[in-house]
Order: sequence, then structure tokens, then C-alpha cells
Amino acid sequence: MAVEIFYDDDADLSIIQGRKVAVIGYGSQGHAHSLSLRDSGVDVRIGLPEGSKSRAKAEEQGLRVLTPAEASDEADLIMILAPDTKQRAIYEKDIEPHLKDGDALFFGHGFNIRYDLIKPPANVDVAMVAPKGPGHLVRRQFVDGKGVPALIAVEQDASGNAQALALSYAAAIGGARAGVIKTTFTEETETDLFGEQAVLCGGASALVQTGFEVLTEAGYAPEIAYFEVLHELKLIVDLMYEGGIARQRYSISDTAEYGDLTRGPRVISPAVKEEMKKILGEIQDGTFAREWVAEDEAGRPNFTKLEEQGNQHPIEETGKKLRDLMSWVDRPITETA
Ligand SMILES: NC(=O)C1=CN([C@@H]2O[C@H](COP(=O)(O)OP(=O)(O)OC[C@H]3O[C@@H](n4cnc5c(N)ncnc54)[C@H](OP(=O)(O)O)[C@@H]3O)[C@@H](O)[C@H]2O)C=CC1
Ligand SMILES: CC[C@](O)(C(C)=O)C(=O)O
Ligand SMILES: [Mg+2]
Ligand SMILES: [Mg+2]
Repeated sequence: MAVEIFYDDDADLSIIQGRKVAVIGYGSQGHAHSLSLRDSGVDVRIGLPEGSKSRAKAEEQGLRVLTPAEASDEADLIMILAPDTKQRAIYEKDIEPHLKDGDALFFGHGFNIRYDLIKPPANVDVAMVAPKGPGHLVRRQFVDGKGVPALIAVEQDASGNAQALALSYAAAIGGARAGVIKTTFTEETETDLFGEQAVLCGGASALVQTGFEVLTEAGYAPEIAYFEVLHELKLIVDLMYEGGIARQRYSISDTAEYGDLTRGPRVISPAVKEEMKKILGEIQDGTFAREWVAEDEAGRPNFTKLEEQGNQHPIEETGKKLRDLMSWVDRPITETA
């Protein structure tokens, strides 16, 4: 099915400039949206609980910080950029009581609507602006005059103008410089979860760690293994980003390309594809969402254990030592958050 893609010329920035926006949360996405909205001439306030460690960062950037309830009450567009597992409680306590006719409730990811965790009233617009990239790069690219593509979706169009509002918001954070695709909450949620689990985060991290293990367990130097499977991965992916897999293959040696063509499918074998399909099925039927919500409610025991195991992986120690010797590589994640 053909998608609709919108660019800056299709967006009317004055729509979002006429709204009072509350951004709930000031983490990876929250800081990027808030600062870029402000730089685009939008009236923004931040909603954070008293005692939140993000408060100082937002205030240092000159943003007005209120509690989530105060920010929701004052605003007529509320963008929820708190962690997905916290959103339902925040919505019920701090947002829902303050929703008025004509308000808009915005999300940066469709999880809570797709899995029926939040059920907004009929008198508000419900829409999504989901950048297809990490928040710190959403902000960095905006500042550099570029943009990260974004998806927009409208779940509920109470005003009759929700799509134009979402597109205007997306343009204000730089998304329409790169392209804004119209989708649904369901399509965004399922493809985003699949992408991060199977390819971008889960798949890539496991590929790199396993490649490092195979080389070092065979007696090769960890420093060489690190450069080979992690550092150089960025340089190879940069070529894919610029010109697709074809450009990557144009730049590498024909020896590498023959290995790529014949060995790649042995690593990502039909069994791996079957596992990817299973993972997609668990996303589609709600198994993953139920598991993640229950894990969070239990205090994240498995998450914490696995995160710690990842931090202890030998590739991290080797990488830190090498990155410290390349001043241009280990740049601060962002100047702002
Ligand atoms: N990370 C990313 O790049 C992407 C994220 N998204 C989506 O964006 C949303 C936000 O994710 P992300 O930016 O990663 O989140 P982060 O974990 O980076 O930041 C969460 C923010 O919410 C704050 N917070 C925690 N509890 C509350 C509360 N009760 N009330 C108000 N604020 C609270 C945190 O404050 P404190 O400092 O006190 O913890 C923090 O500022 C999610 O829906 C996610 O799926 C979408 C695309 C990409
Ligand atoms: C790839 C992970 C992501 O979906 C993102 C940065 O887009 C996320 O949820 O953080
Ligand atoms: Mg994503
Ligand atoms: Mg995601």
C-alpha cells in the first residue's frame, strides 16, 4: 500500500505555534521535543514530578518546569514522553482529570493505546508523533539543520484537525525536513517494537557481542576484535545509511563482498528468520506487552540482571579503553540532557 509522506512545505507551523504544549518527561525524547519546539517558536512547559532528576536539566535549558498535573492543566496539547510502563499511572493521576474539550493528547510511541492501557475520552484529539531515531540524535540533527524522519498517526480526531496538528508538531521538531509518514498506532507500535528487538538493538547487540566472543575465545586480541566487530560496524552502517547496502558493497573489497553474499545468509539463517517471525507474533498478540508490563510492576528483576550482565561483558572494558584514546569518538551523548 502506498504511504503518504509529508515535508516542510506540507506542514503549517502556525498550528502548533498557536497551542500551549505540555511535554511530560524530559529524557531522551522529552528534551529533544521540548527544546526544538521552543526553538520553533512554540509555547512549551515541562511536566515533571517534584524530586525528578530531570528537573534541573530542563531548568538549566531555560524551560519552565511544573508538576505533570499543573502542566496538563495549563496546556491544550499534552505530549506524554515518560517511560511507556509509567504512562498509564501518569495519565490517570495527572492528565485525565485536566483534559478539556478541544485538548489534544499526544504520544511518541503507540504502546499504551495499541495495548489498551490508556483509554482517552471522546472529546480530545489523540495523535502520535514518533521520531524514527534516538532522542539525543533527534535534537542533534535539528540543531545541525537536519532532521530525523517521523511517523504520525491519529487515533481519535475530535477536532477534525488532528492530522494537521500532528504534522505541524512533527515539523517543529525537524521531522518534516526528512519526511513524515502517516501511519496508525498499531502499525507504528508493532514495527517499532519489532525493529528494536530483532534488528536495531536486540539483533545488533547480540551480533556484535557474539562476534567479539568468537574472536576472543579463539585467542585473538580483544582490541582487534573490538575494532573489527563494533567500531567498524558504524563505518559500514554509515555507508548503508548514505547509499543502501549496494553502496556498502561498492566500497568494500570484492573478497568482503563474496564473504558477505555467501556467509551472511549462514549467520542470519532461515532459523533466525523463523525466530524473528515468532518475535513479531509475540508483539502482535500482546505477549511481549503483557510480559514487559508485569516485569516493570515486579520491580524489573530480569531487566536489571540482564542489563548488568551486558555492562559486565568484556567488550565494554575493551571499548572504553580504546574510545578514551579517540577523543572524537566518545563525545557527550548530548550537551542538553
Ligand atoms: N528513547 C527514544 O529515543 C525513543 C523513545 N520513544 C518513546 O518516547 C517515550 C519516552 O521515552 P524516552 O525518551 O526513552 O524516556 P526516558 O526514560 O529517556 O525519559 C523519561 C522521562 O520521564 C520522566 N518521568 C518518569 N516518571 C515520570 C512521571 N511520573 N511523571 C512525569 N515524568 C516522569 C523521567 O524523569 P526522571 O529523570 O525523574 O526519571 C524522564 O525525564 C516512550 O513512549 C518511548 O517509547 C519513541 C522514539 C524513540
Ligand atoms: C530503536 C529504539 C527505539 O525504538 C528508538 C530510539 O527509536 C526506542 O524505543 O528507543
Ligand atoms: Mg523506535
Ligand atoms: Mg521504540
